[in-house]
Amino acid sequence: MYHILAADSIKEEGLLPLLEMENAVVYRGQTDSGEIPLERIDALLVRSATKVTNELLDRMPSLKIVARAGVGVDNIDIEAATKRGIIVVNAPDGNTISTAEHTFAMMASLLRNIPHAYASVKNYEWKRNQFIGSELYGKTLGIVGMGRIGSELAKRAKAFEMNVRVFDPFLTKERAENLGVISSSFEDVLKSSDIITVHTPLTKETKGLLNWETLKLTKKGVYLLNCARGGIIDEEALAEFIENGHVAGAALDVFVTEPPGDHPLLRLDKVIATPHLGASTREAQLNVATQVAKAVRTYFEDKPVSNSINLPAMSRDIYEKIRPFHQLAVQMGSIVSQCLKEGVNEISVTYSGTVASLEISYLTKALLSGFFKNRIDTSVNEVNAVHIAKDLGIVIGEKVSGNSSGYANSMSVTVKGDNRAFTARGTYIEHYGPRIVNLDGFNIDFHPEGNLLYIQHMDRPGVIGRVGNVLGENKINIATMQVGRKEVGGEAIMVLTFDRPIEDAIMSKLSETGDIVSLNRILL
Ligand SMILES: NC(=O)C1=CN([C@@H]2O[C@H](COP(=O)(O)OP(=O)(O)OC[C@H]3O[C@@H](n4cnc5c(N)ncnc54)[C@H](O)[C@@H]3O)[C@@H](O)[C@H]2O)C=CC1
Ligand SMILES: O=C(O)CCC(=O)C(=O)O
Repeated sequence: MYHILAADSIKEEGLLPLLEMENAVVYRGQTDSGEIPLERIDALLVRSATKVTNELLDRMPSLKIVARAGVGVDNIDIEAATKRGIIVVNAPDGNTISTAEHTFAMMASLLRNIPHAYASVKNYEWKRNQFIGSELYGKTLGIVGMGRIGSELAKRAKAFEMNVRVFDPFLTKERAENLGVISSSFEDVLKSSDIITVHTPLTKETKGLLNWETLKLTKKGVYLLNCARGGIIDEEALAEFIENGHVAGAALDVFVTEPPGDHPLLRLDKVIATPHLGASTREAQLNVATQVAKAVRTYFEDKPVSNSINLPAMSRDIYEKIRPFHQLAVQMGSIVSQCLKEGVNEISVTYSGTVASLEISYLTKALLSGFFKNRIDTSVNEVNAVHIAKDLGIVIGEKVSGNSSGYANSMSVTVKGDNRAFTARGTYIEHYGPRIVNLDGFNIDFHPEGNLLYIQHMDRPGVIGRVGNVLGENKINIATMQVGRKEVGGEAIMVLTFDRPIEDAIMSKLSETGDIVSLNRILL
């Protein structure tokens, strides 16, 4: 049974994909309410109120997925989640239109004094001269951050015949042309805009993007909007620039601390504000709740989850192509881990043939998860495998090669330890499944599954018979057996599969049969 917590008033209707699951129980409430069995929660759905901190994650040891019903994930400690192997997903486009429309409404309200005029009329006043505003028509709107929301806002501004200048380091010339906007430098946007609005995520780079220095570059009488995240416009600097008359007014949907309490900006008449309402429409809330509920369900159904923040994005089609190799990668990681029983310094994976054109970084992560599974206590998956490798000081290599050794596709992994290295090569054969085709330089061909025994021995008459005898005497049925050697009379290998694991006592007997170099049980 999966235990799912929907916090932060996520729209109930959107939770339907989860409520319909027979093997799930959905709790509603806050993580700090004391009423939720946090230690049992497998999936946590949040908006922006819940802060998913390292401490909260410590109290949720069963947590596997955090889903943000919205865009910004700055309320989630992604690093801490990733380290624990917790997948983080968001709903990137469900509230785009709502937020763009809200920003537009804020802009119009600000320039036409609507909140102030409304309050005055409600106070039975009729002061028409006091609320003279400005047209949007012909004004230059500067948009910082031309992603989904910035682009939708630009379209609306164009419809109002505004000039749109934008700054986004990742905006291509072609996209700017398609949107009919002028792509400029940040400085140019600051200097030329009558109204500036920010639509970037809150990151180390964007925190205080508009600050004491950069605000000086703006036009006197500029209007500023922040419907993205508190802190992208430095709040203290903004208050000062409004008070000294440089900034004509500001519209804020977001604050560094929410709710902002008795905030200096709220005492200023030229500031209009809403309580983080950008995404607060029926449509957006249904969209984002449904998107994340579907993502969580998909995850529990063991299917690829789109919109993951800490895993490569993958469509269903791409996942279907990568799926067979994914299983092979996990098995190969596990095989090399069990065959080289010592600390390793380096793990290098080489892809060739058809697999090389797929999302190989995902396969490398899968291989690492297979490698670490039997080595460390922490639960390992594709999300945290690279972190774990880094923490252990293991160097990860990943490359594509033109040499697939005659196979349509091939994955090869070499692990280097303090004393020796070990290599395995695998391939996936259509209608035949995953095969391991080389172990430690020996050509072989076996299906990587179940209870395996990997024996390195001298290529001498009678070795195979003696191994068979020991197993037979101990009533162990050999399911399959493959042999490989490099040269006659040199070293050789056997890979046997069984219906049950081989006990320690039998392993000792096998090691004493003569001409055995090494024995390794492999459990896949
Ligand atoms: N007020 C509200 O209720 C809502 C607020 N938001 C906020 O709006 C932000 C933007 O949302 P979307 O447009 O959906 O995200 P997005 O990811 O589509 O767009 C963000 C854009 O910012 C650009 N960017 C990043 N760093 C930059 C920098 N230093 N300078 C200029 N541009 C930079 C990126 O290239 C990207 O194009 C979100 O991160 C979120 O914090 C989102 C939804 C609702
Ligand atoms: O959940 C909300 O209403 C906040 C939306 C938001 O800020 C976001 O999606 O980034």
